[in-house]
Amino acid sequence: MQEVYRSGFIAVVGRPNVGKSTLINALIGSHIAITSSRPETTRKAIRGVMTTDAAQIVLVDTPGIHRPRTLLGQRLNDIVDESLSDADAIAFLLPADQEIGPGDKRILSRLRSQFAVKLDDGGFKWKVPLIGIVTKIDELNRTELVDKLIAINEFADFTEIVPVSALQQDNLAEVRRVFIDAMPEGPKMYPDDQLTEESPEDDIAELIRGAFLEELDDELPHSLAVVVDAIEYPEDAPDSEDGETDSTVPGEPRPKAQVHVSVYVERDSQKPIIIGRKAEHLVRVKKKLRTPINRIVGCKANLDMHVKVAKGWQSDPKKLERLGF
Ligand SMILES: Nc1nc2c(ncn2[C@@H]2O[C@H](COP(=O)(O)OP(=O)(O)OP(=O)(O)O)[C@@H](O)[C@H]2O)c(=O)[nH]1
Repeated sequence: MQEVYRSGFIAVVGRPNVGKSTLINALIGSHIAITSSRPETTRKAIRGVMTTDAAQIVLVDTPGIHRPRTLLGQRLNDIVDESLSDADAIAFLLPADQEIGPGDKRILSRLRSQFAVKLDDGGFKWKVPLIGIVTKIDELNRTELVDKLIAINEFADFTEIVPVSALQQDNLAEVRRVFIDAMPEGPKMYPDDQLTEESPEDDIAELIRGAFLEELDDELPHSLAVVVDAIEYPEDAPDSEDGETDSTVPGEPRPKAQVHVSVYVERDSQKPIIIGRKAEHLVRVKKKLRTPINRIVGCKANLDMHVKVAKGWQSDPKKLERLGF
């Protein structure tokens, strides 16, 4: 009997900092989704595409589902709703190193209202498979892990529970297998080498935002928006033969692409925090991202960053729109 090909969408949900981006990166083997030690760095439903011989799965990474306090929070939640609505399965991530908390309960009740039917006996029947992924198992010893798995098994009626450590590449193959099994039969939707649906501008903006959040000691996650205003590619593409700025002219530096970026904060007082003493934050972020940005742009690139103030952008619909929300 011939094996069927499977394809579909999986919405990856979980409270902030549970390890969504790290898991998606580990599964796909690319660093498109940003990771940072700070919560709520994943702002868009970044889609990574995992392609194997047996299946193609579009992973929809969602911002931590949280109670909206601002218009921005509301928009983030709308993005979550959107990415959930076309899901063929849900991967609900729970951190092994923390207790099940109110955040997890809120996510569960939200998933139930959208994806489950209530049964007469008070239980729920899921319309799509609900896969429990226990993340960061490297933080626990064997006995602790067993207790954790029991607690998670009692927390919700998961179709399947898979423990994993994305950081130590432990049990990733099992996650892939369970994901593939949950997909309906279907054809490939993307070429094999496509890892993400984001544009280079979006990819770069996410990288820069993530790098700043890693860099800063202050709690600024929501006050920071990054927009790539333009990418100017050099006149002569990297392998072009002629032109004044020809990269083959001896002694002439190779022409670089220019990446123009605006980093928006909400208040004047936040500007120096972002920039740092003697522009140290800007310098470190640039240095850290040189290689990944060159790779996204396809040639050497110069990062031209300007820190700007957009007062109250999180609550201003027009500004939110301009900043890509
Ligand atoms: N020990 C351990 N830490 C992990 C693992 N996976 C992720 N982390 C760490 O957990 C933190 C958060 O990881 P992210 O992947 O950014 O989490 P996220 O859920 O995408 O976060 P948000 O975008 O804020 O929702 C980072 O410091 C990771 O290094 C793991 O398998 N083991």
